[in-house]
Amino acid sequence: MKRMAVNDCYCIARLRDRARARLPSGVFDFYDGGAEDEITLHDNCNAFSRVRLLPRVLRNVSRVDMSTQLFGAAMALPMAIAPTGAVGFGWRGGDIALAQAAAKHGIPYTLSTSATASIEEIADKAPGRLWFQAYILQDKQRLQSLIDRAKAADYEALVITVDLPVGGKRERDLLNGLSFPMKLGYRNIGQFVRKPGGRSICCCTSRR
Ligand SMILES: Cc1cc2nc3c(=O)[nH]c(=O)nc-3n(C[C@H](O)[C@H](O)[C@H](O)COP(=O)(O)O)c2cc1C
Repeated sequence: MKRMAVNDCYCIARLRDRARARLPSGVFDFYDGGAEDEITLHDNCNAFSRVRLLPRVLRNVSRVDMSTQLFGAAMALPMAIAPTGAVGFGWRGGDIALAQAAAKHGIPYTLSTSATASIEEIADKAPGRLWFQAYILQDKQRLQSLIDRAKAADYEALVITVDLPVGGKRERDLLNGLSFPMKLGYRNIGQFVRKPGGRSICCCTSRR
């Protein structure tokens, strides 16, 4: 079979095709899917497709500078990486690679509570502007200990996720037998066996 190159992906649709071909279907569905008939997911995609760039012509573009300030510190671009859980299920070391790319390009990276790398590992391997995402956990002691660890590792901001008092009814995940935090069970283990990759099956913010 001809090996597909990932670096010839010039648009999200192509990247998505590549991911669908390479990943276990349950993992692909987790990244790609949404909740409740995916109506909001489609609405969001449609909303983005209506966004247009406003061309400003006849300007001096000999030096383009998109840098800005946020929370009193400089960033090279007006964007940050949002928290994404389970990245390591798609690519071993994916969280670290993302955090390193963010540091290299001078933008903040947000580590998810559901990440597949630990708070300390990211701080050690990708020193840059780090933010830590936390859920409002029922276990307040665990929440405090995560926040303390992030603080001790020099994360500069806390990102609180407030829209998850209960998990969404993600129908693809239910069909695939996936729960979150993602666990391997009898319904999904076959996909990992059929498409073994470099997935790191480990949890998140636990110390390693
Ligand atoms: C695969 C995936 C995993 C995500 N994991 C988390 C997470 O662990 N914590 C969190 O607060 N948000 C998580 N999000 C939400 C994103 O951080 C972001 O808020 C959301 O995708 C909306 O931004 P977008 O329109 O750029 O996708 C996740 C989103 C996706 C698609």
